[in-house]
Amino acid sequence: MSDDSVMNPELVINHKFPEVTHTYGERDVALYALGIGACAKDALDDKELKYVYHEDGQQSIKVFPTFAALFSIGLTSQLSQLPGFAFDPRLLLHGQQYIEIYKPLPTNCLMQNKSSIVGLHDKGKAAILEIEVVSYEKETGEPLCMNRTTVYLRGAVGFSKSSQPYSFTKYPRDQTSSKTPKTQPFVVHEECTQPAQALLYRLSGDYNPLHSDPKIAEVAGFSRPILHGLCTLGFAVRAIIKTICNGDANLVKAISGRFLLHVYPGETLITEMWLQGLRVLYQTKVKERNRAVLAGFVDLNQLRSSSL
Ligand SMILES: CCC/C=C/C(=O)SCCNC(=O)CCNC(=O)[C@H](O)C(C)(C)COP(=O)([O-])OP(=O)([O-])OC[C@H]1O[C@@H](n2cnc3c(N)ncnc32)[C@H](O)[C@@H]1OP(=O)([O-])[O-]
Repeated sequence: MSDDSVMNPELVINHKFPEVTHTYGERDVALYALGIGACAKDALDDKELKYVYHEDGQQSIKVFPTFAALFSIGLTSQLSQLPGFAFDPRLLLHGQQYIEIYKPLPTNCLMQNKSSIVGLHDKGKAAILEIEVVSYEKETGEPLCMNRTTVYLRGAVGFSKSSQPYSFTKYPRDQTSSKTPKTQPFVVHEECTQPAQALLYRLSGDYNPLHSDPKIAEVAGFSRPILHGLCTLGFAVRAIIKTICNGDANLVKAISGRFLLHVYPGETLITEMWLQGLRVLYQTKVKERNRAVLAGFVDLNQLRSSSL
């Protein structure tokens, strides 16, 4: 008999998720783009209007690459049903996100998602769980993108059976790591989030009350609801596409981000960027608190000479 209040790592890492189908359309795509601040400062912005409106009609609205991260959200909200996995969902934080884009995402799609556990680590004061979701176009079977989501579970502790902390990984560790340079950034982009940013962003599918309910936010240790990590990531990648990619989102091949600190909706985000070959290293800071909140990289297929 299993005890639901105790973590059973072997049960967790051997769990097989059923394949699920997921569908989205142009309304989801446009709502998401507004949620990550597209056109918030300028409704005529020619580098961003294409993500919310297109003169050729709804079917031609372009999909922002970080929209891909939404395909992993449904799974994280079901973690409380994962066998052998004991944690307090109110203390869950998004730790990292890694996304690979295999082809530009279509405006409408019926897709098949295959998910698996690719990491579980005992960090003493927290557990870290990593889930990979590969998304395929259902009709053609072609792969569209891959998401690897790292969740940081405060208080889920003590499941190592030996003196070595439990650590299971199924992918190359150096794939997502990056170091923020100490040199002057190549470009800096500043943008305000709106006080209602999380209330708008949640409509894209992450309804965790941590982002909307003051009482739940307090239980989780915050003075008020915090912004979704993926919303902050969307702001950072938008800054990179706008400045370094000259608005061309199709240049983006892979995205990696580690959430270092929470963001309160309404705070100002400053994204610093460094170019290393085809890799853009970036760090996002909250201006009001002068603290780094997100760091990572974006890999590009090529560089546009007009943006350099
Ligand atoms: C998912 C869907 C739900 C969405 C929810 C949200 O959006 S929530 C809103 C968005 N999310 C947020 O707002 C979260 C913002 N981030 C935070 O508040 C903090 O970074 C923290 C509480 C996650 C960890 O802080 P801390 O002081 O407790 O940590 P520490 O420095 O003492 O390191 C302990 C160990 O953990 C490792 N490790 C550390 N950080 C990360 C990470 N991010 N990622 C992965 N791993 C991480 C670190 O390497 C170390 O291991 P090592 O090296 O010893 O083997």
